[in-house]
Amino acid sequence: MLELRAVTAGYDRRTPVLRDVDLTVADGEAVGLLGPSGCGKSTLARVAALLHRPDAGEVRLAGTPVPGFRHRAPRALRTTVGVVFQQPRQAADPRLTLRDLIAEPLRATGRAAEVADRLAELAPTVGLGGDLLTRGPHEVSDGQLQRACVARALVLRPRLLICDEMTAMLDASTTAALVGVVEDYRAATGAALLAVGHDRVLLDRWCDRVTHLASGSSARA
Ligand SMILES: Nc1ncnc2c1ncn2[C@@H]1O[C@H](COP(=O)(O)OP(=O)(O)OP(=O)(O)O)[C@@H](O)[C@H]1O
Repeated sequence: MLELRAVTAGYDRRTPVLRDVDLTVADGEAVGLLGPSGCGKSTLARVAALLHRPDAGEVRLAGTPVPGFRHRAPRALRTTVGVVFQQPRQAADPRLTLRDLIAEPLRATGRAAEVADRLAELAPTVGLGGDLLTRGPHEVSDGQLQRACVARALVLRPRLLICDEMTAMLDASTTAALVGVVEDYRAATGAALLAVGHDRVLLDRWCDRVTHLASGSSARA
């Protein structure tokens, strides 16, 4: 489903964060990614989500070599991946209601006709009831906003879900609820998962295997 081969990436070509990293996530597989703070886990997640262009190496998604990143990534590949970040407030456009935040990927891909049905399905799945969908990000808690971000990541039914420390800011009950949402989605669709985190116990429970990204060095996973 996802293959990174000899990927070098960072923010300054002279001192890359990732050097010559290989990572494979098979179809339907759940892979956990652990590593010390600052070693580049989020950078790797952003490369895998086609949001950060590596300086060298190859990324293949669903068997296709990725020809470009960010706005240069082909739509068909972009819609294959759903991503949830650690900080929902940084990820969410503060001008949108939660409803529009979740629906935006459908509208952006010409599928606005599906918005009502998908929202009716996803809102209860992630536990967003009452008037929460009509509120803006500043009118809900971090946990409620992260629930909306998970619904947004699932709205296009991705074949690969990337969760970058999705539960780091959440309490135990919201963590359990959102991990359950992802597990149910994978059970129903066979989607693959790349879960980045610090919590070995959670990743061991959640994933088929857990791999380490070493600080400042190459990784093979
Ligand atoms: N936008 C950016 N511009 C410049 N440097 C960055 C940027 N984002 C991250 N970095 C740097 O790249 C390195 C790796 O950061 P990254 O967030 O990928 O690590 P991480 O393993 O996910 O860390 P953590 O576990 O603390 O979230 C760090 O030294 C960080 O300071």
